[in-house]
Amino acid sequence: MLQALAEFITEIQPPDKAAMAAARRHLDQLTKPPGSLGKLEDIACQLAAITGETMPDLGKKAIVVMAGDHGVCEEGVSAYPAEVTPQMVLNFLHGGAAVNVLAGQAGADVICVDIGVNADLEHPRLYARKVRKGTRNMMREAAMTKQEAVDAIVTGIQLVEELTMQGYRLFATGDMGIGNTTASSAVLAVLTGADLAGTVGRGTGICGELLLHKRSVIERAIALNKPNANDPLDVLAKVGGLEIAGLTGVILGAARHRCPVVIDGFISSAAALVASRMAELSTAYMLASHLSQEPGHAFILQALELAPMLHMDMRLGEGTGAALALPLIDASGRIMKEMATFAEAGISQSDK
Ligand SMILES: Cc1cc2ncn([C@H]3O[C@H](COP(=O)(O)O)[C@@H](O)[C@H]3O)c2cc1C
Ligand SMILES: O=C(O)c1cccnc1
Repeated sequence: MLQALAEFITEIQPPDKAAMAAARRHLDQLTKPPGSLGKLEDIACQLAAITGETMPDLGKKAIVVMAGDHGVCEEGVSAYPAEVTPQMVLNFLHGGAAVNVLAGQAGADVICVDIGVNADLEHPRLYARKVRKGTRNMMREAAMTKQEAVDAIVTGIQLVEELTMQGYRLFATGDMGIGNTTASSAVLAVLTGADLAGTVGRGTGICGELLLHKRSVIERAIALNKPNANDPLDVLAKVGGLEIAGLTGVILGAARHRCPVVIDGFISSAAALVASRMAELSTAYMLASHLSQEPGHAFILQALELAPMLHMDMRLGEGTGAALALPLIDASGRIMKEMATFAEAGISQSDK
């Protein structure tokens, strides 16, 4: 499996600079001063670089929500009990969660994946891809073996492959896993060297003493497991999570298929950071949807050199921020395809 992962990674191509330049030339012929549509223009150029086409048809949109449980919940690091993870999975499948509503508005499908939920779940629309029932408690031992982490990553890569065969060409990430802000903070701290005092946040809403306790659990988990900061797989396995690993796979898989991948909030960005450390080229395929209120999120986006499209004071995950950004991506595509050029509209160009 490790060999298979290494091979998938070598298949990721650099972005297409010629297609990007062609998109910029086209934008500069449209009836507006050059650059006046700001980030909408940058998105159009990035989509061209990603797909290799000036005006790509992005096909169907998938918000892949990876769900997994966390052994570290035993330490009391979340405001909610672990059983909320399977309960929310059923909510996704019944269409009642925030991401279902926002995906519906954006014309995207929610692909709900059980990659590591600590319960037996069955539903006709569930993608049942369980690697194991939750991670181990990282404060006592490594959360996963390297093999389990690789299996979860490869599951994400293979799911993207399957979805591209069904016509999906635009991917967005989402997560569900009580305790996963603890794992994401640990991954962030090890990979960037950032100080936990500024990067551990309230997650579902803990505060005061409990927040200090959460920070100390992460500190102790890192001290015990000693993840190697230069080995992203080691970090993911020891202090990460199954859904984080699955999302790393979704991101690498999207890059491998030259598809854009819209990154949601803190947890998805931790997965993106791991993906970028495994395959630097994958960063070119990422679009950061929003800035989460979880304080560590800004650190990750800075490390990835990604600018978030939206500032909505959200801190939910599930893919909600990514879903909100999808209409902006559609808008940039429509600008490319539907606006008139100066020549077509008979409008005079700048004489300066
Ligand atoms: C009802 C509910 C729905 C959610 N949807 C996403 N999360 C988010 O909160 C969890 C992370 O926060 P922590 O690390 O503090 O547990 C994740 O499941 C994340 O997806 C939810 C949390 C709850 C309670
Ligand atoms: O930004 C996120 O992804 C997030 C933040 C807090 C809790 N759950 C998810």
